[in-house]
Order: sequence, then C-alpha cells, then structure tokens
Amino acid sequence: MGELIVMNHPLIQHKLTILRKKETGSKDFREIVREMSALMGYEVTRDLETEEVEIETPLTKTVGKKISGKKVAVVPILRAGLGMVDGVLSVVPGARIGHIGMFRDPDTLNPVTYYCKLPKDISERTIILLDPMLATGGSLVAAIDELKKLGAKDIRSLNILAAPEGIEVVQKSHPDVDIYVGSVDDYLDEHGYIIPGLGDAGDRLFGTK
Ligand SMILES: O=P(O)(O)OC[C@H]1O[C@H](OP(=O)(O)OP(=O)(O)O)[C@H](O)[C@@H]1O
Ligand SMILES: O=c1cc[nH]c(=O)[nH]1
Ligand SMILES: [Mg+2]
Repeated sequence: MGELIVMNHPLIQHKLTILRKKETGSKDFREIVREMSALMGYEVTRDLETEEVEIETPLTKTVGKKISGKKVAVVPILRAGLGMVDGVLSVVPGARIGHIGMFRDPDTLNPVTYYCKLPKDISERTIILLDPMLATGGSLVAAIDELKKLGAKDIRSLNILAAPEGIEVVQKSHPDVDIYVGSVDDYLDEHGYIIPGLGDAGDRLFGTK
C-alpha cells in the first residue's frame, strides 16, 4: 500500500487555513499556494538519494553531499496544479517539467484528458505529480495511468487537500504511489467537492469565477 503522509508542519497548516477562507482573493491564494508548495516540496524530496563528494572550502578539503541517483520531473495536472509548480521548483530548480491537462466532467465527475507533454526520459526520473485537490481520485488515477503507460516507475503525489474517498481509490489502483497531503478532509459532497475544503482550486487560483 502506498504511504499517506499528512504534512502537519505548523507553517503548512497556518497557510492552509488562509487558503480555506472564502475571503482570500486570487492574488493571495496564488501566493500562498506557491509558498505551501515550496514547504511541501521540501517534505516530498526528503528521501532523495545523496552521495558524498570531496570539495574544497576556502580553508580545507572536506566531504559534502550532493543529490545523486534519479533526476526529478515535476508534473502538474492542469489547470490547478500549475499553481504549485514554482514553489516546488524553488526547492528542486533543476527538475524537468511535464504537463497533463485534465478537467473533471461536472456531471459524471470523470476526468477528461486534453493535453499531455512529458520529458522523454520519464522512466528514469522521480516524478512529483502536482494537484492541489484529490477529490474522487479519478483525475489522479488517470494521470498516474498515463505516466505509467509511458514507463514511469517512481511516482509520488503532492496534494494540498484530499478526501478520504479519493485516497482510497488511488491507493487501490496504484499501491506503489505515496501520497503527500496538507490535510485529509471530511468527505465529498454530492457535486464531488471536498468538505470543508477550499472550493474550486483552479477558479480561485485564476479568478475564473
Ligand atoms: O479527484 P477528482 O474528483 O478527479 O477531482 C480533482 C480534480 O478536479 C480539479 O480540477 P478541475 O476539473 O476543476 O480542472 P481545473 O484544474 O482546470 O480547474 C482539481 O484540480 C483536480 O484536478
Ligand atoms: O473540492 C474540490 C474538488 C475538486 N476540485 C476542486 O478544485 N475542489
Ligand atoms: Mg477547477
């Protein structure tokens, strides 16, 4: 079973509370998603491999560490995942970036894929999949299906909020994928919205409602 990591860091929780507030406008919402994503990016990269390297300081020789092993690819699920890219890149600036475009049909709640462009060597990279919202899990499962079809083997998901129903769906379909979340909320309403949630992340990020 994939691990579920709830990031209870006080800074992450403080920022999440601001995101949830209905009076937080798009400018602040975008800024806080970016800040939270940097903090979450720090957690999601905690187990990246390192190797020792000999270096020279201005005073002496010493041994330091550098990231080794697989390189990273950051893959936002459009649109809302785009809001998380800059924050994560602030901690892994050398990562390649792929894009998966997807929206959820409002009637069926099924994901519809409209775009996919990924780095060629996706099978050799650690993939950090970004989407602020994990609701029914349909979008995340479809995105992981697509990545695996193209050879991806090491995938982790970074989500600001998740519903218990969606986590279960993803863990059943893709037990090898670890899920990092800011909070596991209570339930999904009849329209598939996370409760208490923060509303529609894409609309709040881009001011489209
Ligand atoms: O877990 P699920 O039930 O699949 O729902 C989650 C998806 O819904 C939202 O996208 P949306 O369809 O609103 O598209 P947008 O990002 O363009 O706003 C969200 O950003 C996720 O991608
Ligand atoms: O609560 C939700 C559910 C899906 N997508 C969102 O943006 N918000
Ligand atoms: Mg949306």
